[in-house]
Amino acid sequence: MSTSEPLVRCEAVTHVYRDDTGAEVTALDGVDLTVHAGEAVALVGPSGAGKSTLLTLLAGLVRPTSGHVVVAGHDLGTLSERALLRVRATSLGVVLQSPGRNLLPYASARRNVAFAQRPARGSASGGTDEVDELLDAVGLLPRAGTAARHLSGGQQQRLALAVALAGNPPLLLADEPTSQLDRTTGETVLALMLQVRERRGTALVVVTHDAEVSRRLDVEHTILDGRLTTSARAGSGGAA
Ligand SMILES: Nc1ncnc2c1ncn2[C@@H]1O[C@H](COP(=O)(O)OP(=O)(O)OP(=O)(O)O)[C@@H](O)[C@H]1O
Repeated sequence: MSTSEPLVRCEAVTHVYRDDTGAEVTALDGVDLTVHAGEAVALVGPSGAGKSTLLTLLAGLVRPTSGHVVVAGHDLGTLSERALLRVRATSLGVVLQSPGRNLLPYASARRNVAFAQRPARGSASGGTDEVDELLDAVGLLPRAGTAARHLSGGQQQRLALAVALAGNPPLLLADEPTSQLDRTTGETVLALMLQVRERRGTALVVVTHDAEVSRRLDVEHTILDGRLTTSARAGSGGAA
């Protein structure tokens, strides 16, 4: 990837779901999106507009019906499953709406984070200090020894964020990362994401209904009926 190449480039991305009856739902319709390294982007819009679909496409969990989703120089729609897994392990941290999907339910919080360090580093184990730093940053150090399945929904959401950041990915994708949290804990999570962006240059793409979360990011993209419109934020350093 050249230095001028954006981290994320979506070109004319369309995604059509087909339900059990064969009926088609166009969730995304000709979406163009660019995210540069270190940029913090909010995706907002009404329920059912297509935000989560766009995030799952960026995460390589679903392939677009047509168009291109290019992340870190890889056109995700054309990669083999194996190559896709490699891109996901090295370039992406993902926090889904159901955080339990990203966690090992029987492993402790600490093991979940330690395990997530491995693929990106290519080594047997990452630093224990860094694991505990991440757990501390999301307020879970006192629960480090607790199995993920015994954590509350909000605690699992925070653990999923620590897991997503453990591999030091250049891009963090988060779907409603503060939705299950009270205002104070939500602020902790937002502060961690912004700190990681500041310190490591991690780009953020955050689906949110929370106006405060969106306000703190560089740029807000609104999705309506599967189409994306951009509102540049006055006074921010982010690109539109
Ligand atoms: N697996 C699926 N099969 C069929 N249709 C789907 C599927 N997932 C989503 N859809 C449809 O695609 C459209 C976009 O859904 P999506 O979940 O992306 O919206 P959203 O903006 O994230 O909504 P919310 O804010 O409620 O999470 C909706 O009409 C939804 O019903």
